[in-house]
Amino acid sequence: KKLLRSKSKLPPGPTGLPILGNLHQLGKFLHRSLHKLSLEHGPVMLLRLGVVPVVVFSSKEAAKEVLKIHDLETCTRPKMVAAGLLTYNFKDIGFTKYGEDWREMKKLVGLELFSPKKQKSYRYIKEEESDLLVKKLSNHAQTETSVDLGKTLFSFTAGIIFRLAFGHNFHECDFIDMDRVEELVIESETNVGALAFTDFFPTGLGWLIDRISGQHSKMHTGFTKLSNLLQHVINDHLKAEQPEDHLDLVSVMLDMINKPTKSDSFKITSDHLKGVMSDVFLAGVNAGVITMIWAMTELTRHPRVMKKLQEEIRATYTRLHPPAPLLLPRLTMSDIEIQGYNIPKNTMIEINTYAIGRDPKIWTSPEEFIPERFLNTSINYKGQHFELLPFGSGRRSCPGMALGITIIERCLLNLLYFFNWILPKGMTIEDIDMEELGSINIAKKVPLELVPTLHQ
Ligand code: HEM
Repeated sequence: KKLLRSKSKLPPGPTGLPILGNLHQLGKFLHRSLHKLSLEHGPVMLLRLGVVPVVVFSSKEAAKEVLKIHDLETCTRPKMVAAGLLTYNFKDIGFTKYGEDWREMKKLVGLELFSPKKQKSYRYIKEEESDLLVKKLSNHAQTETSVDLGKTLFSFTAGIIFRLAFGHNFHECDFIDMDRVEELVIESETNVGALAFTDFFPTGLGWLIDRISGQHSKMHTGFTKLSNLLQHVINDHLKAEQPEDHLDLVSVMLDMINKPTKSDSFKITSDHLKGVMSDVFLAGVNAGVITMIWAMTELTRHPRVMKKLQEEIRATYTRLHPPAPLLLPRLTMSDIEIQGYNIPKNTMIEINTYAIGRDPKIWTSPEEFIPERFLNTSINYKGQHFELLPFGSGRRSCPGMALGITIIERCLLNLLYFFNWILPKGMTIEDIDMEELGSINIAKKVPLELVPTLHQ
């Protein structure tokens, strides 16, 4: 068997501080650095981040082997400091290890948030939020003023998801406004995507560097803000009577705290409640917003396609700009063999969907936006086709897929059915900035501002 060996050095970070700056900064640009490295070194790379071995897979075949054939052996998550902090010591779904707690929580949230029955009962919320969106854009269309689509789409998506999960309408909230919520989502995502030295260097050294560099206090400040917000939402639930027929996830979980469940060894605690709320906060909102912004950006740059937008809308945008370019990291639970390489137990695994989406062996003109390429194929986004994995695949794939797709479809249809879109005065298609930024999610760096006009 071929021995896995280190084929590449870590790329230098963008700051002038070669050691202190690198790891923290690298988190922000990891997908791009890894894409470049994989073009040079091939689709299987072993990186040594400090003392931790991380294997990065950048091919469709490898993704299939990990996520389908070896799904079970790789479906736990590594314990990273920032994720632990934000999820109340891994009491959530996304970052917790594989096991009974994960299974029970996933079942509960599946039933109380994602089930078709729940979604149906919450239809009116999606309709109200859509009306609000169309009204807001119509005002801009009448006054011929541009809208910051990032802010508008965040407000729409967060409006729906927080009302579904938290029972809270942040448009009418007296303790926090939508702009602050957006800042907090971005800050929390940045923190969870940043790589801490504590994760990769032996205890003591990493701990010290994170303290000297300010990373530790940055994470804790961000966490305190998030924690205060979640506690505020919970306190409001405790104060107010909840309607019996329309219990949101927070109400249901509050009612279950410390009560016996069917499982002998699992009990819901208040940390589980906050952990799941963190998940919704971190995973639920921004991925959808980012998908829509990139969709609108590409469509604006390609007026021909904007005109032709049709049912393939679902598969189209997530290839070039997968909202989560490395999915979430996996960890091997036993020794396995992937692509002919021996991968030992406890190796961190990253599936580089960013590189797979741009792989010239799979896609003709990979960097081009050609949505028609999906017309005569059976490729879908649901995790069965390993060249397109916007929601991941296997046991740890996204449980919010159906909800995410409904929101994106509803929103894009509203944007494109009622309005035509033009660039602000003085701007041309060439001026649209395509720079990416982000860590677990890759957002567009420069906000997309467009002027809606009413379609007669
Ligand atoms: C367009 C919208 C969305 C996209 C593109 C998206 C994408 C993803 C991806 C790529 C993963 C990692 C999968 C893996 O590691 O294999 C994930 C996991 C997850 N997502 Fe989503 N997501 C979206 C919407 C949502 C929503 C609306 C929610 C909840 C309200 C949600 C909750 C989660 C959770 C809890 C996980 C962790 C699952 C686990 O580890 O078992 N997502 N998502």
